[in-house]
Amino acid sequence: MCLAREQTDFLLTRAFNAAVSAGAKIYEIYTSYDDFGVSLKADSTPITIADRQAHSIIAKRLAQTRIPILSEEGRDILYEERQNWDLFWLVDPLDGTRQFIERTGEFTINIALIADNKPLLGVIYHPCSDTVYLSDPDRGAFSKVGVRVSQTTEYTVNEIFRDARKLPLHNEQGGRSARLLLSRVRESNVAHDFIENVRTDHPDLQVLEYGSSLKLCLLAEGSADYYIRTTQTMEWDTAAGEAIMRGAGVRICDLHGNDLQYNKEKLENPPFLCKCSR
Ligand SMILES: Nc1ncnc2c1ncn2[C@@H]1O[C@H](COP(=O)(O)O)[C@@H](OP(=O)(O)O)[C@H]1O
Ligand SMILES: [Mg+2]
Repeated sequence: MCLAREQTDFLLTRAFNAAVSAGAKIYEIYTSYDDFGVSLKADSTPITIADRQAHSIIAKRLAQTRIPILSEEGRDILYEERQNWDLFWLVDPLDGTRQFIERTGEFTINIALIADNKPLLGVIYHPCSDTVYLSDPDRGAFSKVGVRVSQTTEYTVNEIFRDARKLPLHNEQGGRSARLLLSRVRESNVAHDFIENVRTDHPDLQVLEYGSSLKLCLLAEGSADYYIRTTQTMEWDTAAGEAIMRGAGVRICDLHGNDLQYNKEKLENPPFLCKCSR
């Protein structure tokens, strides 16, 4: 599907403001509530009032685009209905819910536009650093710092790109050691064997653990070189990050080198690898 520049500008602006607005609600809850109302979902992952409220803010804002929405917190749409969608929003209203609960600050809001089952544009907001990562097919990937939480945010497309920094920020490793990222979830032997392989080429390899899609943003920035993930993730965990990494020249693929697929009947991702080849 080919969208005109005015259409992608309009949709990127909607996604940006929806992410910042949801981030403001999440941040308010993060900084002022003692009880996050934690419960467990059917897949045994936690959910809080912040996930629910962020979902409803994003769903309300994106409804104005009249494009269907598949969200982590609104996932019960039958495959028979969504399999024919050629354009839809794929949303993780609060990625890194465990990190949110543990108050590490490593949580993000993720919105991707999927066209023909591939991420076309993506927005990731990290409210604890006032940073938005974004990409669109015409301009590539950017980060924008200084985006303060605001529930009534209404950035225009010009305001979004004013002072935004093109990704990657660093084109070379610049003398630092190679960096490999992992989830804070305990990884498998497959991942640890991969790390040992990388270490043969990079004896000074640093292995760093982060929660949420921040890992994908660090790769897009050029601040890290590898990310391997063999424990479970879902399509909404990678969609916006994939769009942003692609805009910055970083590929994500399964362990056989194939692209990830979106809008599958089962929304789980296979184990995957991101490798920076700059
Ligand atoms: N047992 C499980 N079942 C389904 N998804 C899981 C899972 N354990 C982790 N995840 C996915 O991994 C994500 C967290 O990744 P990371 O470890 O990189 O922070 C979670 O995002 P949410 O926090 O949005 O639920 C969730 O989607
Ligand atoms: Mg998630």
